[in-house]
Amino acid sequence: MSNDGSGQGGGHGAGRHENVLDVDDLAVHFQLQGGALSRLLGLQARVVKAVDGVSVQLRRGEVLGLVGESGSGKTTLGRALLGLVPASGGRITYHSASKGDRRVSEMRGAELRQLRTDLQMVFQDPHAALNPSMTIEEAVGHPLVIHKIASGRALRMQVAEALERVGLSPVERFLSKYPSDLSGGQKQRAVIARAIILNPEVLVADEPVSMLDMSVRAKILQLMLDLKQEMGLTYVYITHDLASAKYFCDRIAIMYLGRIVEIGPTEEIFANPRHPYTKALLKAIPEPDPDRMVPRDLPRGEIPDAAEPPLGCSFHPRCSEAVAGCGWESRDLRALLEEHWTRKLEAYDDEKALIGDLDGLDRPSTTAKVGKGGAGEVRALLDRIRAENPDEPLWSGVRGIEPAGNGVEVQFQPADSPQLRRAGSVDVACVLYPE
Ligand SMILES: Nc1ncnc2c1ncn2[C@@H]1O[C@H](COP(=O)(O)OP(=O)(O)OP(=O)(O)O)[C@@H](O)[C@H]1O
Repeated sequence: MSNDGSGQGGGHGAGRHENVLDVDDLAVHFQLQGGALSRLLGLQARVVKAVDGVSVQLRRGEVLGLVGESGSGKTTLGRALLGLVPASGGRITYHSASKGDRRVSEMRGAELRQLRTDLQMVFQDPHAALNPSMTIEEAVGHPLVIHKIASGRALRMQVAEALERVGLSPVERFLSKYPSDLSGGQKQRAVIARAIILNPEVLVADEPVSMLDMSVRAKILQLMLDLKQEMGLTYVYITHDLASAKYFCDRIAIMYLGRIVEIGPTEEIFANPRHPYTKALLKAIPEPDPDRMVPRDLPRGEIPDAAEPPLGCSFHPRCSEAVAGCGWESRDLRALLEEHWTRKLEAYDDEKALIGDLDGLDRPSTTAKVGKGGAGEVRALLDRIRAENPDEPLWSGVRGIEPAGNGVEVQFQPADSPQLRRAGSVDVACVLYPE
């Protein structure tokens, strides 16, 4: 398979800006509508930071993978690149091969519709992407009709050419078919034909094979690579599946809770992952040979709430390599106490009476007040819990424990969210890789 990222080929000549898209400090935040009751109670509306402070370049001719667990912001970033969701902050610049530089993040209305001729998206579910009452000829030709680019004989010729390119041939057999007459793989080929018919520069493919049978997945990915070569396309490939990204991508950006935590050449990400999250994702790839199946080693805990991500590095509560400066905070102390009581159920009643209510720890803060049974006793209990597991990294992030009222105030070392920094041939956002 040729996947050198050179982007040589038909559609778009050489000699332009080396990047097709430049993303600079992009934020996409969604305001969650609280119900009438929350408004009545004056509760603050919650904001999900689906994409937060992302800077990335899409190089002409490459396949860039966006990889991460569900909720990491891959789809939102992909949609923002095409102007399908508005940016809350930052900039997206499209260096068009023929029309100069354009600011996607500031486009509205007709300008955005026009952008569709150059930047296209292929969605996960080909069944949902095709209108069941349109023939394949109508569906694939639709972009040419709505942009008033072709009609009549010219339209039919271009549809036939696109179907031919995606391997739906002999074309006459498919023109008058409806989506329900086609297999999943054929439907996704038709969706791809519709996406390339306007001769775009960029395709953003959001899990394009994850709903297809195993047997056709590699064929569709190979088709996309062939089209990229023939038409000089550039791809963004969104997936939670690192194994397919290894096969398909030139570079991979690993996303976690709205941020890129590591980005670099595919071989380097696989051969020498730096970020503990990347390492955990790689370990979680199922081994194709069942005899060599390795145990799944997903990071501890759940993915946190994107409306209130952990302080410091968002990954620190799940990280197996966490250290003092990762951003320990009140909610981590709550999790630690609860974990301690699940192991020491017999101590729960007495200790809980000493510690008191934990709800005050739910507001993210670098100070945490606990205890109602006297400062000395509470401090001694925390010391005992610490002694049970002295290597627990949370303790290394504690700057001090001071008496406060009938309990203590635990003070954590404050930390900023780590920025992407160069480490060898990749960029990684982790305190273990300082400048
Ligand atoms: N329209 C929206 N309104 C509110 N929240 C949203 C909206 N779209 C996405 N989100 C939230 O933004 C975060 C990122 O979602 P996104 O779909 O981009 O992630 P993803 O990595 O693509 O996940 P998946 O693989 O499940 O699609 C999630 O917490 C999600 O719930």
